[in-house]
Amino acid sequence: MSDDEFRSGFVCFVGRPNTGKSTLTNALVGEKIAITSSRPQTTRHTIRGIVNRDDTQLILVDTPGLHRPRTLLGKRLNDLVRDTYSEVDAIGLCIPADEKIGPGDRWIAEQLKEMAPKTPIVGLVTKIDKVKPERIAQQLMAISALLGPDAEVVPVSAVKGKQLDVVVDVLRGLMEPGPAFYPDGELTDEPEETLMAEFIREAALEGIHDELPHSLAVVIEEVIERERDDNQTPMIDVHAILYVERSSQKGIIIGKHGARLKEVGTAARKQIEKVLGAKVYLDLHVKVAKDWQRDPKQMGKLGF
Ligand SMILES: Nc1nc2c(ncn2[C@@H]2O[C@H](COP(=O)(O)OP(=O)(O)OP(=O)(O)O)[C@@H](O)[C@H]2O)c(=O)[nH]1
Repeated sequence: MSDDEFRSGFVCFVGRPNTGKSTLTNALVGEKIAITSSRPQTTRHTIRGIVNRDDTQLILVDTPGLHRPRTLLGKRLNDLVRDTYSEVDAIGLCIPADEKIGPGDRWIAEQLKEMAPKTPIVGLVTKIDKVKPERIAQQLMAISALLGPDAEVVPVSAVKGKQLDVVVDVLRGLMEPGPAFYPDGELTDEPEETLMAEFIREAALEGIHDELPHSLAVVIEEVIERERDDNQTPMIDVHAILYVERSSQKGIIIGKHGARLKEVGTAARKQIEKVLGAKVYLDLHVKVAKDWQRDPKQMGKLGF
């Protein structure tokens, strides 16, 4: 097997909330696809970004965080996570350089070994721009001890773009030789509606810290392209419903006289316009769907 042979395969990044998985995905792919946010556990759907290099194609599969299931939704998410881990060619375990390895990291490492014993794990020390070199060295050793002597460990800063090539090199080393799975230049195969829903969800949760993240689902009801002259920018109408569990939550999302919902709409619309390259008219409605997380029928309707 020669070293310049083309290789391709699937990778997913895992780690505690806020460890930099989405930011790393975005930096490697070079365009915003996964959703980043300052709040934990926002990535619900499997979102893929594709890294294309002359010798490599990596398909990044972003899974929702592992957590102990309490509701049906939690259980389905965990099943999805388990399937993903077994199917990918490598798992990147993200642990930030500026935080001590804790029980959460150890639990995830154990889960990975148990759920997908055959999938190789690469330790990724993220956010190295936040600490001094001595601290990076310490963290490299600690992660090496956690994962065992066979695992490679790479320090990286997604924000400063440091060591991104090394991350790709190391992951490439774990891929089988083979042609690209997706044609060059294609950055995501995530259906546009899922992306739109994620952008709306992200905007609606901005600055909210309570239990709401787990009680909000966004459904795209209708996408209609308006008739336009050839030389005009395309114009698309998007109608979406934000489902919450309680009317108090509805109030939070809508805000006083609808002010907050208006901001949410503006923020989400800008993101959607960027991705679609079109002008977007975004129509948002908030509805209460009682206990939707516990009702399989409702969950099916919401795409889980
Ligand atoms: N300084 C610095 N900050 C980073 C870096 N990578 C991520 N962050 C920050 O860390 C926070 C969390 O990053 P995310 O990429 O959203 O983390 P995540 O692991 O995807 O989080 P969840 O979706 O909640 O699981 C954000 O505020 C990022 O800006 C980095 O390389 N350097």
